[in-house]
Amino acid sequence: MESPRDILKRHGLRAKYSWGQNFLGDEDALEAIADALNLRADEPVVELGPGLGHLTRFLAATGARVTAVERDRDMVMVLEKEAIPGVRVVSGNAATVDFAQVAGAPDVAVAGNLPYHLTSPILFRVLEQRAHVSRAVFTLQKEVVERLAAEPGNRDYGLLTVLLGMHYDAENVLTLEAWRFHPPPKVDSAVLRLTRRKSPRAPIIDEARFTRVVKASFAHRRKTLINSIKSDPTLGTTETLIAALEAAGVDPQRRAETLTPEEFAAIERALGPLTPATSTPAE
Ligand SMILES: C[S@@+](CC[C@H](N)C(=O)[O-])C[C@H]1O[C@@H](n2cnc3c(N)ncnc32)[C@H](O)[C@@H]1O
Repeated sequence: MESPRDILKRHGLRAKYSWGQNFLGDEDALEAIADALNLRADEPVVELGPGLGHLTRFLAATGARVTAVERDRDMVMVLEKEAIPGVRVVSGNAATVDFAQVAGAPDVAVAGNLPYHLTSPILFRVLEQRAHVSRAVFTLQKEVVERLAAEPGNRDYGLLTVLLGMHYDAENVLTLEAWRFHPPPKVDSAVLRLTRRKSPRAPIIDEARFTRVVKASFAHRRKTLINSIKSDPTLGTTETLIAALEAAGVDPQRRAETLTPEEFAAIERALGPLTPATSTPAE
């Protein structure tokens, strides 16, 4: 396979820092990433930020139908000229993509090696569109993957770990050292695999309120749970919140990073049915 450096040279281009362009041309790694999705022939897969098309070729080789969404016009031009069989190239923004619409299918697999600053927007996007995303593999900063795959009690455990963990099983499937990329980024990467669960990890009454409970709980990591959670006035008074924590069997003096997703769900349920005052949507 032609190296990223050679493809760039052939098209008279350079990797652009502003687009987070660190290309992966390592065949073993690319094969492992494509394998991690376990694609079926003809299955629709959306690739975010395909760049020069290295991972794209491995995805297409599985027989899956690839829709590649790229924002840099130069990369779109390269992909159109390379015309990889089985691949449709779409000029668009990965952070706002409508997965089902772009792939023309109700349920898709997603792959992406994206600029690190897009990590949270993309993961929140997947959560929002989880009815249409059966699984995903993302190459991200190694620390971020460790955080997302962490268990409660681990210092890496955080907001997105809990929110994603309600609906997806998250695994760290591969470490990719910085030197494997062209040009090498400053930090090592890892590959996160998300597999949608058949049902949420625990029942909740309202998704938006669950998100607010978890956000408020992690808003002040050094504070106790009660002192942190009460920072969101839409969740109720301090007395209501203490009563909800007690009803959920959660000690108000604990810290957010020690709670399981199931315990956050129990707190949300203990807040009771929604009233107009508690039904503000999450941002
Ligand atoms: C880290 S490079 C990876 C390229 C390729 N997937 C690879 O592994 O070699 C990130 C890619 O995402 C593209 N990109 C950056 N921002 C984007 C956005 N908002 N939407 C879609 N693609 C984007 C960049 O132009 C670049 O091609």
